[in-house]
Formats: sequence, structure tokens, C-alpha cells
Amino acid sequence: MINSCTHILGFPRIGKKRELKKALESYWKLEITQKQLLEVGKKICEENWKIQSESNLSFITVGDFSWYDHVLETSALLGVIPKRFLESDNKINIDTLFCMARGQSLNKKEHAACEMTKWFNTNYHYIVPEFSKNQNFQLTYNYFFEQIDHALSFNYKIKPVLLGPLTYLWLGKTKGDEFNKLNLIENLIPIYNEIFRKLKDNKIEWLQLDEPILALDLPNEWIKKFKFTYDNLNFHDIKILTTTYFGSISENINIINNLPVHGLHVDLCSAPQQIHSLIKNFDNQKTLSAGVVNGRNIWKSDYNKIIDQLNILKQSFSKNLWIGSSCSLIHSPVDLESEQKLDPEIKNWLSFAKQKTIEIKSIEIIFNKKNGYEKNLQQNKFDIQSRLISKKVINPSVKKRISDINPKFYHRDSNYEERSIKQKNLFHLPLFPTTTIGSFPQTQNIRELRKKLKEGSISNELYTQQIKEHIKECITIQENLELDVLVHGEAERNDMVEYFAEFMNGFIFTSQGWVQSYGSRCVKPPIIYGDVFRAKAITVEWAKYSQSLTNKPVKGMLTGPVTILSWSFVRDDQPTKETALQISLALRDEVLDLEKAGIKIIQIDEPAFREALPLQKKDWEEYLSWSVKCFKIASCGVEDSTQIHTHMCYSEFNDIIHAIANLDADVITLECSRSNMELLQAFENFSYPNEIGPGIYDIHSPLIPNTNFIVMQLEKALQFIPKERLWINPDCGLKTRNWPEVSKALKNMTEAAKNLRRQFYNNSNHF
Ligand SMILES: Nc1nc2c(c(=O)[nH]1)N[C@@H](CNc1ccc(C(=O)N[C@@H](CCC(=O)N[C@@H](CCC(=O)N[C@@H](CCC(=O)O)C(=O)O)C(=O)O)C(=O)O)cc1)CN2
Ligand code: MET
Ligand SMILES: [Zn+2]
Repeated sequence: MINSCTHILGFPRIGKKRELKKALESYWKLEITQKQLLEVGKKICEENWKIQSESNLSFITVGDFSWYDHVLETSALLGVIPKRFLESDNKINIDTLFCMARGQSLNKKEHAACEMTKWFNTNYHYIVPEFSKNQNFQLTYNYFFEQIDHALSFNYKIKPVLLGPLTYLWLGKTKGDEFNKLNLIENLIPIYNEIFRKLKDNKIEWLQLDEPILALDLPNEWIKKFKFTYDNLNFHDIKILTTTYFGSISENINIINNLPVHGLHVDLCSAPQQIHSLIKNFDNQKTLSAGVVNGRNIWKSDYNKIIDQLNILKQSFSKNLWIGSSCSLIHSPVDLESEQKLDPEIKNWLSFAKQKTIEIKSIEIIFNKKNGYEKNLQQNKFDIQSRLISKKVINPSVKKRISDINPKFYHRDSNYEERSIKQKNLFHLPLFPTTTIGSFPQTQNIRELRKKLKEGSISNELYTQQIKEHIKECITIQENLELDVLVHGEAERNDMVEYFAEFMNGFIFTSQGWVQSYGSRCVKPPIIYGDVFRAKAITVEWAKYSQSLTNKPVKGMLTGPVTILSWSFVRDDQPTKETALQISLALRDEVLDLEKAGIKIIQIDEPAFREALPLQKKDWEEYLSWSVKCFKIASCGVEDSTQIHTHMCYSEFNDIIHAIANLDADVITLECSRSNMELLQAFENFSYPNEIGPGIYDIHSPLIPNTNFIVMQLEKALQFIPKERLWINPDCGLKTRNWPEVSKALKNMTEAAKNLRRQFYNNSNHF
């Protein structure tokens, strides 16, 4: 019989009821002790291992838990702690991690948080390792080994997981001096060897070493370093499973064959076509782990399809063919059984992390025709079929509208130069107009109101009235701060994607389907199961009300099509771009309704625009062609004088600057404060034609930027952006901050704007 070990690449660590989130936030507020926090973490690990053990997986995956982020956890393990976060005794503990992630403002000096960015093409964010030129690596933080001891105390057969050395380096950034971080590999190898030795002491048989960068278009020097690195690693007889995910490794297969590792994991969900090159080229003496259960969506696996794939692989990999999840399950919600209110028909099509773990074992049973397999297979066939024939999915009138789209839908009447003149005459904004990105603090008070509305303990009328009070206060505060373009603050929104989805047909919502976004912050991605359309106006009443409170322009605030799509669980029964077009039309309806209601500035956020870019360049053009078109379908129906803003964050924009320009938004506001305005270089090199508001302070940290700092940031920005086209704003929405922080920070921001205007007015003949 085939040795088909079963395993997952990682399990969600937030807990079934977001226990970790709650514990972390209480700990940061000093409401619980560190001991209590550690206890919560321990319980979650135990629960996760129990799920894997009860599913009879061959291995229990250990080391996937982290307090804030697994890359940060790896930095701590390897001793990559920027000096500013080190105490005099050089000791590190979980508080060090939290300071790095959130910025340090203890009783001493304030230190900026480490940079945070998107994990490959997902909505998960990791803390970017910071390397100094003579970076010293050392094992100083023991938590990885503590997890292993903890798991071993239950006598589980475990498979620890660790980020591989090259992927770890790839994810980091050099700070200070410019140097090639790849050269650090030589210092890093001994530390990994020390880790392997310690694992050997624990009698570990297999180690999962994640090298997902093998699925990217890697520069040659990085490819070459794989052989060198792995030849110099001393695994101490531990078997290494090199894990890849989110794409195909076809291009790098020969490199992988030559590495002294014992197995390879591939993601057959994101890149099923690589199966052919694996059969042709992958060394069949090694173990192949087939990632067949999709960690990135919530649909029940189609066992028949998967068994077909496994049967193809069996012909070549008859000895060691493992069955696993495509990637870590951190990207899917924890447990479908927590959902009590889902439409039972649709619920039967779904599978969350716990169910996926069970699916992996079922697939193994079917594949090896073990006792009772037929019943399992029959039931699955029936469930898959029920979705295919369901009347809930298809809507002919949506299909008709899509076929009616013509080029007029995606072009503004005039080009930016002409539009900008009309807009300047309409708004009379000062030089360096100040604005914010949209959301203001989502206070406990606001969330409780919504909770009560959901439970039915307050009426819709009362809810609306109370939210209006919050909006009013928010507008007053912005007027007092002398901001130029106001927002309503998004108090009525649970989340920028979930909120819009709730008003569109074709979506359903979970009540506990949380997925970690960063640190303690989670999102509850909506599920797109059918054709999407907007039944009625979504934001118009709120926008009209907000605009009625002030003479300054209030931006209408929408989430863009690519972002709604990317931050939802999407259909796998039609091309993604088809779903994207449907969402674009729904948003176009909303944009036009806002304009009709007298809203003259409309922001369409696309923070996921870059994240959704395929990982391999060969797929970029196809993506960019439909994603740009979708944004334009949503935005281009308006008059020249209506100003379209967009906002993007947490990404590197350099490589897609052309596509960003093609969106033809009148104004773009960007996150770039944690990366110190670096990315503006691209906007200068390319001479980005429209207006830009580079985020001038980091809203994800509780630290308050002072006026001098902001002026400095603006001066940096002015090196890249002409003064006539520079806006001033924070780098993202303010919903995670509290009011005292926001008021102080924005006060300093508007002060900085005034300082700068004074400088320019003094130097100019016009004033
Ligand atoms: N979908 C999405 N992805 C994104 C972002 C985003 O905004 N949305 N932004 C970037 C990441 N940034 C993020 C910033 C903040 C939060 C965030 O604050 N999430 C909230 C949950 C937001 C939410 O849905 N809130 C619900 C409330 C859900 C809730 O916790 N309710 C409590 C009760 C209320 C209370 O007592 O606090 C409960 O049910 O127990 C609402 O407002 O209605 C959290 O983790 O705390 C998430 C991501 C990139 N990806
Ligand atoms: C993650 S981008 C956030 C944009 C949204 N308008 C906000 O201010 O929260
Ligand atoms: Zn943002």
C-alpha cells in the first residue's frame, strides 16, 4: 500500500471564539497578566492539536502558533531584534515582540514599529524582519522549542514547522546601510543548524521547512543560493519537507531535485497544472506532499476531482505520496459548526479549517480504499452536486448586464488635466489639502450598538439615530481640526468589505468565521456563492446626511471591486473576473446614486489591488487588464467635475505603477509611512500624472507623530511630487485608534499643513 501520510501546513491560531484576540487586547490594556495570556495560548495550541489528532492525521503540526505573527516569531527565534527594542540585558520575551509589532512607548523613548506588509497574495500581514549590515543571528528566544515540548508531553507524533532560511531572508529588509541581504545567509546557516540539532535531541523525524518563495519568479542569484544553502545545512538526520504554496514550482523543479531534502510539498489548488511537470521532472525517490485541500477558500473539497489528481501522481510517486492542505489553514475560519444561522443548503457546501482537517483524512481513506470509503465518497458527490444544480446561484439578468458592458463604461469624459481644472474651480481647496482615509475610531460604544441591533435588543430607528450622532460628532471634530475634505467616519460599518457585501445579493455571512488579518485584528470575509447585484442604494442616505452637516466637501466612501472580491471567499464555479465584473456594476450603480445625491468627491478604496496581483509575472497582464477595467467600470460613470479618489495600503506599488496610473483616479492616497516615503520614488520616476496623498504617519501604531516629524515627511514627499498635486493625510483609516490619539495626531497634521503653506506662500509672488 502507498504510504500516504496526512497532514496540514498549519492551523488558525486565533481560537474558535477569537480567544487570542481578546486575551492580547486585554493584556495590552493591562487587564490580564502575562501568565494569563500564556495560558490562553497554551489552550489554543492544545485544542488545535486535538482536532488534528482526532482526525487521525499522521502528524500533528507544531510551531505554527504565534503571539502576533509567525514571521515576527521567527525573527525572535533567530535573534533578529532591531537595537531600538533591546533592553540593556539583551533579553527578549513576548513583550519585545509586541513592541516591535506595535511600536514602543513604554516609560522610555518612543520607537517606531517595524514595518508590516502583506503575506504574499493574501490578506494576512506579517512583520518585516529588519536586517543590519553585520546582522548577528543567535538563538535567544525559546518559544518554538517550548511548543514542541508542550506537544510532546501529549505523546503526539509531531511535525514541527519553521520558515526556511531563504524565505526568511527574502521577507526581510535591510535597514541603514544598503547591502545585499542574501549575503547574510552564511551567518544564518549555523543558527538553523543549531535548531536542527536541538530538534534531533527531541527525536523529531520530519520537519516542515517553508520555502514558499520557490513559487515566485526569483532572481537568479537567489535561485542559485538554494543549492549552496541546503548543502551547508546539517539536518542531523531529520527529514526535511520543503513546503511551497500559492503558486507553481515548475520553473524551479530542477533546483529542488538537487537539494538534499527528503520531500516537497506543492499547492495543487492554486496551481493544479504543475502536476504535469512534477510527474515529468520531480525526483520520484523523494516524498511528494500533494496540497489538495484548499486552505484559501471555504468550499467543501470535491473528492472525486482530488482522487483523480492523486491517481495521476500515484503512477510516479508510488512510494511516498502524502496528502495535505494546500497551504496553512490560517486563511480559513476555524470551525463551521460554530455557525448556527447559515442557510442550511449553503452551509452544506462549506468547510472551514476543522472540517478541512477531517477532509484530508477522508481523502486518504478513499484514495486507499479503506473500510467504509464508498459511503464517504457518495455523500461528498451528493453535496458537490447539490451546489452545481442549485437555483440560488445563477441570475440571468446579471449575466445580461455583463454582456451589455461597452467601452463607454470605462472611460471618463475628459482627461485628468481638463477634469482637474473643473474640479479646482468647484472646490477651491488650499495648497496641500488635508483629508483622512475614511474611518474614525470604531469605539466600544459603536460596536455594542451594532451588537444590540443584531441581537434585536434595539430598533433600527434607534440604531440609525445613534449612529447619526456619532457622524455628527465626527464632522464637528474634523471642522474644528480645520481639515479640508471631510469624511463621515464609517461608524455604521462593521468592516469595509463585509458592510458592502451585506447590501449585495449573492453573498452570505458567517457569525464566527473570523480570519486573522494582523496581530489581534481579524476579519470575517463574506462568502460569494451566487451572481452579485445591488438591490438598493447602500451609502446614499448616510452620505447625504453627512454632507448636510457642513459646507466643506464630505467624501463619499466606497470599497472598490477588486477589494470586495479579494477580501471575500470567492466562487470556484466561474472565473474570478466574471464575479469581479458583477461587483463593479453594483458599485457603478452606487457611485452614480451618490453623484445624483450631490456628493462631489467619491473615494473608492482599493487596498487589495496590489495584493491580488498574481505572484508570477506571466500572469500579471491578464489580472491587470480586468482589475483596472473593473475599477473604471465602477468609477467612470461620473461627470468631469466629480472628483474620484482611491486609496491603497500595505503594498509595494513600484512594479504596477502603470496600472495604478491607468485607474485614472483624480487623487490617490497611499500608505508609505512605515517605509519612509521610499515608494514615492516610483511615482516620480514614472511621473505619475494625477494627485497623490502619501500617508504621512503610521496609523497602525499608537504613537503620535509630532508636527516636526510630519513636516519632515512632507518635505521628503515634495522631492517626488509637485506641490500642486500633493495632498496631506494619514496612511490609512483611523478605525483601530482611539479618539485622544486621533485628535492629537490630526491636530499635528493640520498644523504641519499650515506650516508648509506658510513656507510656500512666503516664497511665492502670488500671495
Ligand atoms: N476585510 C478587511 N481586510 C483588511 C482591512 C479591513 O479593514 N477589512 N484592512 C487591512 C487590515 N486592517 C484591519 C484593521 C482593523 C481590523 C479590525 O478592527 N477588525 C475588527 C473586527 C471588525 C468587525 O467586523 N467588527 C464588528 C464587531 C465584531 C465584534 O467583535 N463584536 C463583538 C461585540 C462588540 C464589542 O463588544 O466590541 C462580539 O461580537 O463579541 C462590528 O463592528 O460590528 C477586530 O478584529 O476587532 C481588521 C483589519 C487589510 N485587510
Ligand atoms: C484598509 S484601507 C481602509 C480604507 C477605509 N476607507 C478606512 O478608512 O478604514
Ligand atoms: Zn488603508
